[in-house]
Amino acid sequence: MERNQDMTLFGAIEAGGTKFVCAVGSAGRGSLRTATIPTRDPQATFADVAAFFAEAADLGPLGGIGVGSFGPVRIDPEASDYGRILRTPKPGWEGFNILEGIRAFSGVPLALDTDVNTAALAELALAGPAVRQLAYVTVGTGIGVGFARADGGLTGGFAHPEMGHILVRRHPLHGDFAGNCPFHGDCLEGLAAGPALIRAWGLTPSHIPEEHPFWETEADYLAQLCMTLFLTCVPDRIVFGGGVMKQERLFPMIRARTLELLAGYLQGADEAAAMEARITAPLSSEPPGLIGAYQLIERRLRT
Ligand SMILES: Nc1ncnc2c1ncn2[C@@H]1O[C@H](COP(=O)(O)OP(=O)(O)OP(=O)(O)O)[C@@H](O)[C@H]1O
Ligand SMILES: [Zn+2]
Repeated sequence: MERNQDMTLFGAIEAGGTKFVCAVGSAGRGSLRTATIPTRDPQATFADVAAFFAEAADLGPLGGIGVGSFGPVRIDPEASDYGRILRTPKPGWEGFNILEGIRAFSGVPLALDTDVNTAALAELALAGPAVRQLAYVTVGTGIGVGFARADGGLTGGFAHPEMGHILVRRHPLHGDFAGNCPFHGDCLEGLAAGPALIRAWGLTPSHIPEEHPFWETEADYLAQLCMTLFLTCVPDRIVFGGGVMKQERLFPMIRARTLELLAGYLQGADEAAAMEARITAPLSSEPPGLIGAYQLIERRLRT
């Protein structure tokens, strides 16, 4: 008997540098069971991932597993090393193939993209028909930007975009802070990701005083990213997530600074009211990267 497609269960993994979130469910139903696994070396981490899916077998068989992974990672399904982690300072992970890690314990179909691309997929599905292209930005331990298009098209060629590492104009209040990126020093990630704010200011990220130069510098750097995004890819919406964006006060500041930087040049992104819908927090009630991982595998199996 054929299983009703709507009832099929899938696995989803949001593979992050700090934690792996594993889940069983579907894009439509959400997650029936989830587990958060601290990221250690690949062997220890995947032992726990395998144990989660073994225990979750009581929920029923899986139609496939979708993965939203930290990057840089090979996301081209045609590449011989699809799923391989590329240049990374994360100990033990460079060269490790995430999909092979899953194949070691499961024979179901797999699909993988970056965590920010799967997050963008999930947010696009919630955004409504006016949003044809969406960019998802995470500001956490690093900064990553993913894209999703309503026509299913992809952004990228030989690799996926790495916009977290763009060069930005330094804010004068940042003084001579050298930046934190192991590759580029004061690229955007080196100046504006979570570890940079700890290093530059000695702040506890969850307790930032109201009067502190962090707010102005952070909003400025993230607005520079928004300006570059609007001028290059023209996303209808930019969604910001990640640990640092728990500081909701940043949202109006980023919108206002983006308007200032664009200086009325780009029609459609030249009014405060329009900016409210163009730069937003995630709509998804589960981590968007996880919901997008279900969507990714479900979509791959349909085509
Ligand atoms: N409430 C907060 N306000 C500001 N910054 C925060 C807050 N909570 C966490 N952070 C910062 O966010 C960063 C962690 O981000 P996040 O939780 O998105 O994890 P991540 O490392 O991006 O996730 P992953 O597990 O996918 O690697 C840390 O640098 C932390 O200092
Ligand atoms: Zn960098």
